[in-house]
Amino acid sequence: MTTDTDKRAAAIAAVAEIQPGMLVGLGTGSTAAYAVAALAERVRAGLRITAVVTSKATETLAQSHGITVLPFDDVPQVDLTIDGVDQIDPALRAIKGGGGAMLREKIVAAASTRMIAIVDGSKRVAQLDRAIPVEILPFARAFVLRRLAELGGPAILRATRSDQDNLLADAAFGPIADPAALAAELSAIPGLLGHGLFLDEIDATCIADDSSTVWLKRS
Ligand SMILES: O=C[C@H](O)[C@H](O)[C@H](O)COP(=O)(O)O
Repeated sequence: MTTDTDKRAAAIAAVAEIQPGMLVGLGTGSTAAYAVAALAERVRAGLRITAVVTSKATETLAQSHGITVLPFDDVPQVDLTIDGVDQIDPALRAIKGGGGAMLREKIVAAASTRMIAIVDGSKRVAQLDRAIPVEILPFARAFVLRRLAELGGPAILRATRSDQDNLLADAAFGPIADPAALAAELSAIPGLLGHGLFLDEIDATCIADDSSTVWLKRS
């Protein structure tokens, strides 16, 4: 199977978990877009749900499919969120934010009773080692970049901004031996508004790899 076929297969399997009446969190990115399409198909077939979204791009996509999107600022709790990742390890710790949406994604994930990560086999790693996306308040740019470099993660600023009009950068720490310690260091930097380490949010992942779909659940 191609990567796209795998993304679609994982998305369809996760969307099958959605029950009537649920408030569903919709992630961002190419894999999440397959979930939006799969959900739209179920909605057209009569499934009644409401949704919240993690980005303007997903909002546009979901609404174009006729999915009812509620404003998240009115929503204290979400039943099930389905989202992609950039990397995931065997303990269901992930790096997200390749599309720059990790701040909203983490808020929606934290508000969710259950979060499913949908993954093609290429995202599965023994140890997280991708550059970590970070969102930076423009006012704090130079200071935050200095702190990241001091922590061992020199960061490259992206040309694009986040949905909140903040700066985005990717901090290259190399293989991450202690993700929890690094997440705590990142969260403690004033002006760093969000980072792509998702260590506790994901309850289960559906991994599609060359025609077979496997579920891993947090123990
Ligand atoms: O900011 C973007 C999100 O975290 C995406 O879910 C992540 O980058 C995976 O994207 P894709 O499914 O396009 O590989």
